[in-house]
Amino acid sequence: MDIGLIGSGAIGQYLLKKINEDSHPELHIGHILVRNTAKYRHLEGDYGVVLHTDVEAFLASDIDMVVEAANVATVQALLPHVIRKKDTMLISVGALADEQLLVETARLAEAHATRLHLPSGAVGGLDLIQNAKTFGNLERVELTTRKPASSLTGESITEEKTVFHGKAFEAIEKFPKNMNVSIILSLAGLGINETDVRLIADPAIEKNIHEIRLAGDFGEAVLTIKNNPLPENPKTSALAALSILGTLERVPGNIRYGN
Ligand SMILES: NC(=O)C1=CN([C@@H]2O[C@H](COP(=O)(O)OP(=O)(O)OC[C@H]3O[C@@H](n4cnc5c(N)ncnc54)[C@H](O)[C@@H]3O)[C@@H](O)[C@H]2O)C=CC1
Ligand SMILES: O=C([O-])CC(=O)C(=O)O
Repeated sequence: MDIGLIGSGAIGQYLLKKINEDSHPELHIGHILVRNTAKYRHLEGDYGVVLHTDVEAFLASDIDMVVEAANVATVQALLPHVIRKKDTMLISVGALADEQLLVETARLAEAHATRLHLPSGAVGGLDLIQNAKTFGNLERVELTTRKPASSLTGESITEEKTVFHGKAFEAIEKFPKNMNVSIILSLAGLGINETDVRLIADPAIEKNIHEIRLAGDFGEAVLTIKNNPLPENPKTSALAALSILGTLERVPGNIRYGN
């Protein structure tokens, strides 16, 4: 599968290493959309990619799937163009807290016979949440995220501090680089107005820890994911990059596990 990448930061460069440098047998990144070609020129030599600044030229290239690893604002701006032309995978899923964008994207995907893939990012258990909702009444979904204090606040704190407590729609507005997980959980479960979120800056940890609690007719579940951060951007968990790679590998498969 030929991939066009939007965003070449921590996740983008992880994908370039795992796919192009390690010669993945099924996947190849051939084209990258950037804003500043001079800054990323080295990627052409390092990974054999073509850089684009024009989105239409990028979409006209020989790619099967666009993978976004940039930010929420970029998804808001580009998704309606991209989904008209290509199957698309997003990691900045926080953009889909905008219900109009979600509905319009679904409409365009249907009209143009394309697909939108939303990997589970830095969390897991989306199969469980969706099944719990289908089975009957999903009553409650709560997310508590703890990150190293330096990822969330410029203050030097010695004790943990809750920097946000509220619903997912407000969490992503205030923390678009840290709360994409709250939106994928909302989309799978109870929606952005009903998903409870707490974000804690913790000076005693080095991992990004997400605890998901849910309850409904099925019973109750608690999932804790203790994520190693990506060194290039400690706000971002390595699992987010792996979830893109894993989802890309599963796209062509005829056997589906748990979805
Ligand atoms: N769904 C999830 O669970 C997770 C989502 N994320 C999200 O993934 C995204 C990428 O994360 P990182 O790689 O750590 O970020 P990063 O900040 O290291 O890299 C982002 C890159 O995108 C580029 N970029 C920004 N706007 C662009 C545009 N319009 N066109 C082309 N390139 C553009 C930047 O120059 C930068 O190179 C972020 O939005 C982050 O919040 C991160 C972790 C978990
Ligand atoms: O990587 C993480 O642990 C979560 C994150 O940044 C996000 O959801 O935006």
